[in-house]
Amino acid sequence: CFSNSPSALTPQFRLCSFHEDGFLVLEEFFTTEECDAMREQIHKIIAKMDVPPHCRTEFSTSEEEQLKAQGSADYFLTSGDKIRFFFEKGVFDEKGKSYLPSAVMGLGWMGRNISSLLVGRKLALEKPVVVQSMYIFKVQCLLVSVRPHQDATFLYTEPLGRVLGLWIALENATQENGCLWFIPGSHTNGITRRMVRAPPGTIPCTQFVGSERTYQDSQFIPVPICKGGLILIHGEVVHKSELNSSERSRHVYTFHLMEAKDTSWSKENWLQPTPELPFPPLYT
Ligand SMILES: O=C(O)CCC(=O)C(=O)O
Ligand SMILES: [Fe+2]
Repeated sequence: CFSNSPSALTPQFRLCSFHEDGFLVLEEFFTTEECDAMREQIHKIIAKMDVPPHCRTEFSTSEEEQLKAQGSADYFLTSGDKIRFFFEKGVFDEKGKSYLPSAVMGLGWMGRNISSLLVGRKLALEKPVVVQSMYIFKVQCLLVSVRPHQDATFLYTEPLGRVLGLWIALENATQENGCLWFIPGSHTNGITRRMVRAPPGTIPCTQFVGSERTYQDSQFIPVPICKGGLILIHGEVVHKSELNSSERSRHVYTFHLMEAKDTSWSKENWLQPTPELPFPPLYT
């Protein structure tokens, strides 16, 4: 649906542009049926959603609210090997009845399919593991944006350069409904901010070390993409999404891989694998 689709380019050229820009758009990577299957899957999960009331609150400084917040903190910090639901402010009415979550996080449940394997092989990943996956609804008229960030801020590895995001458009993503924006080439300057676990019992449960660089709006380019398209996101490329001011939702399924060969996953990351569920390998 958008002109000058990079699909027309040769695979070699496209990989070249991933290394240069820090992101790559692959139109028509998944079929409409595959996208719809992912959407159906999420609706089955939502239908069985059960979020404990104490995990539905916002962090607060009042003592009573802090006790509740400890529940939410645990809910967040222990989400690594489970499917967990996260909400925007104010989506619960006074009876605690829930609406659609803003995001569902969970590990590996839709991450392993044949198309993803192809990407891993193409990029010559030797031991890719799935560290995180997220279904983002970005519903219509959602006045919340995703601020400029680098994924390595949240998913830190040594050395850097081992994290790759796969962002799948399950609906058309346009400037109106909050497509991704990137600063091309911004993946080569390292990171200046990390989100780490705070000492146990501390509220909030995570804290930032360092600060994000300042970016100008003019540095970003919008990257609209049709349903079924895939965007590869280098772990250090700066990206964001604006609010969805339109009447159309923007569902995406996004997950992050780590090349586990010769890489150490930071013990300070908020997200930790568990003995029961270590990060699942992409290739079996
Ligand atoms: O979809 C969005 O708005 C943000 C997603 C994102 O930052 C990511 O997948 O790394
Ligand atoms: Fe991101």
